[in-house]
Amino acid sequence: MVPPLFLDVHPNHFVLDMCAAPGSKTFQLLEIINRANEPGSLPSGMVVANDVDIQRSNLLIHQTKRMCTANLIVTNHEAQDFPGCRLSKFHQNSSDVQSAKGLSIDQLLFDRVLCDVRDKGLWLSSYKDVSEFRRPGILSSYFPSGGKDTDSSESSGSHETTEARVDDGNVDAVQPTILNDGSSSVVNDGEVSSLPLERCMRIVPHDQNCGAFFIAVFHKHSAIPVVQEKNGGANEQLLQTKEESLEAATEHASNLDDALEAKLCDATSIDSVEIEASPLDNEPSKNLEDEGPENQQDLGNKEADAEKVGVKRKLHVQGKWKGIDPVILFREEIVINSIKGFYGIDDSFPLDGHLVTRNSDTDSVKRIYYISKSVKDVLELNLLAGQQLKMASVGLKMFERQTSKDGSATACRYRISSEGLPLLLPYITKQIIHAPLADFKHLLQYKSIKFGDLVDAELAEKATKLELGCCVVVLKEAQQASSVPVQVDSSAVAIGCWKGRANLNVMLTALDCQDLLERLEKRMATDNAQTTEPQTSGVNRASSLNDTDMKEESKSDTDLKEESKNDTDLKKECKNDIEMKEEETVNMVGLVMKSQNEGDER
Ligand SMILES: C[S@@+](CC[C@H](N)C(=O)[O-])C[C@H]1O[C@@H](n2cnc3c(N)ncnc32)[C@H](O)[C@@H]1O
Repeated sequence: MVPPLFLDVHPNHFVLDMCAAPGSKTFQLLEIINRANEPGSLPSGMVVANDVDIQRSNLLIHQTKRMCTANLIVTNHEAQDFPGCRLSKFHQNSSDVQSAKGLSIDQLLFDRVLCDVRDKGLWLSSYKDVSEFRRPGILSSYFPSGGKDTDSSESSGSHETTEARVDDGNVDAVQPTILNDGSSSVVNDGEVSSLPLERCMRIVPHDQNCGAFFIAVFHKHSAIPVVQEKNGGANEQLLQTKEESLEAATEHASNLDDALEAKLCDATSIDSVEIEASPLDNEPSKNLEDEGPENQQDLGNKEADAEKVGVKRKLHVQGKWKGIDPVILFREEIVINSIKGFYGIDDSFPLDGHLVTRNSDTDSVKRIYYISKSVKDVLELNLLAGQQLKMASVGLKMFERQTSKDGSATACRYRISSEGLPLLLPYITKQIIHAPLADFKHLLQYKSIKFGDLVDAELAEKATKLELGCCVVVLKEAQQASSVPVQVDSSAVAIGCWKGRANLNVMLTALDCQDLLERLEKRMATDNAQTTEPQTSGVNRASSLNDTDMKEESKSDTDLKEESKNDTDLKKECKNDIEMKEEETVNMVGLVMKSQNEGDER
């Protein structure tokens, strides 16, 4: 958890977490970019969390769900091959394309990059360990320079340490040496570094009872020269050849701009975008490596290269990465309007252009995701650059299609997902009710309550008047008036419910209900402790109301428990409503608690 703290991430930054799974550092990065945010608003920055391992990425996706963020893209690339999405590779003049499409970026650049590598078994102590085959990609300047052995024995006040390597999680001693605190010399298999390695931070197991790692912060001062050192000539030639081949290939797609224009407007046809990621977007040296030594001898063979690009293009005509659904802009006006109307979503919350799905058949879209402006910019760029990014997950799941029989009876087929609720809550003006603590807790305890059993008469009346379907129940603080739209602060708590014919049903697992109940109790205990501090010389209104609520509640708790035990009707209705719990609806809870309130659990 230490490295992200050194990155100096700001909420407006585009951050790439290159080796991100299972996502603990991604979570930290997201917290940082969301930190200064008002409830209901989004930061202008974003995080791309990348990992080559798809299964580990799934863990990451699961972990980061709790963050309820619309500012995240999860990708599956080899980090050393991460696509640059450079429009200039496809178009003569990228700025023309950019302005024509209203894009704000013409390549994917990041303000911060976190790189938490562990290379499986490969250890290169010095440049001489680098095979001929790898040399175009690994430059001598990557290694400590010099040739003399260490001068560390001269230093006074030095302490002994061990140069360590980390091999797939195992730490092996490589070469003991003496480090002077102020020294810049580090022995590395016979080479001496003139780099200020003492500025790296080493975390060693015997100090911290943890794995071994070190942290180095690199500040990029200028563009990295594409062609370097003695391999430059070959690389340059390759680069030029590739550029020419690509241009030729791009010419074949003569109607590309029109096609792309159409794709941006017509989400359903994205699949047929016809340009493949250019290997040139990455280091040219990597291209050499990718294509094997035999191809390196064919540098002048434009036809072969053009053919290669052609093959890749053909793959992309299919419009998606193998096993990964395409990301489709969702612009079905009828559906969007029905959602807006049903929940009374305020116009100040931008939906248009911010909704995506992973299903090109708009008639059977199950989930609709919300993306921030920053993610939207990246998606549009990616689309124009030929879908170079292999995206496992994008944005925040906001709406889910209700497929139960009750679902077809509602005016809106889409319910608000638990992850989406925190963001949407301040903008919802319909299908929303405020429950005092007693009723809120009963909902969590019994999962389903008849309108007549609600303690608060005003709530019961309002619940009855709701439209059949998804609704939101907000915990009303003791002093709080029921206002719509909800005035959300960092302590607001809301859950997604289903308004049935006679009941209110919580769409939440038993475990989640229990968890939320415990949190509420903890919070109340803290609130009460604070409000009974000596300086208030008496019980203030909030705590006294809380106390009253609690007393009333424990009284009615007993009644309700009795009732609920014997109430077969209730059970029946519960059963009906449980049908709504298809595969992915189990977590239908909107839990609006800002990250600081969740700090404890984490
Ligand atoms: C040390 S773990 C990352 C831990 C993560 N940063 C966190 O804080 O939860 C290293 C990760 O790098 C990934 N990885 C290994 N080689 C990679 C490569 N070439 N490109 C991208 N990811 C890679 C592994 O799949 C693994 O998930």
